[in-house]
Amino acid sequence: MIGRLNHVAIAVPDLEAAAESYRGALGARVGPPRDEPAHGVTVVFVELPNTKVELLHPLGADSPVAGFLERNPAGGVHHVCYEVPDVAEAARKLEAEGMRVLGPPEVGAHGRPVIFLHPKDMQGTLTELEEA
Ligand SMILES: CC[C@@H](C(=O)O)C(=O)SCCNC(=O)CCNC(=O)[C@H](O)C(C)(C)COP(=O)(O)OP(=O)(O)OC[C@H]1O[C@@H](n2cnc3c(N)ncnc32)[C@H](O)[C@@H]1OP(=O)(O)O
Ligand SMILES: [Co+2]
Repeated sequence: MIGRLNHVAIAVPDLEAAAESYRGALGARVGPPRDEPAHGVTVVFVELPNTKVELLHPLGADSPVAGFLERNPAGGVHHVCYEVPDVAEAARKLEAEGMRVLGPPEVGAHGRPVIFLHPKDMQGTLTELEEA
């Protein structure tokens, strides 16, 4: 069912400093910061030849990233995102297999539907599925 690795997301305490590490030290192509209020995050995408890195910083009072950064103040890998052909179909199949799908599909940072699978059902890794 899963296809390409769409992105690896890293929660960071300082978005501009993190963007500069990728832009300056690593020489990567780094996009501008973008607020995603529906998801409670500000994101910066780092474009790599074979995938992307999504730098995440909490936005607003109820950000799903805030607790993670409290536990990991220096930042860390927050989730991985794989592409699937049909997110709704994937959610049905995975729920039938007993996995916790964290809410209904929502439009993600690339304008396509996404869902999240609970990290405790995915070897301790929060997993996002994005419709290809
Ligand atoms: C920009 C849009 C979009 C895109 O298109 O790319 C995005 O990526 S949005 C990214 C942000 N959105 C989300 O993360 C949505 C889904 N996340 C959630 O619903 C919550 O973050 C969560 C996964 C349910 C965790 O909630 P939280 O309140 O932070 O923690 P809990 O206390 O409930 O944690 C329970 C348990 O799970 C461990 N945990 C929490 N987060 C992670 C994580 N990112 N990776 C691995 N493990 C995680 C946490 O440590 C707890 O473990 P125990 O202490 O052992 O119980
Ligand atoms: Co993501």
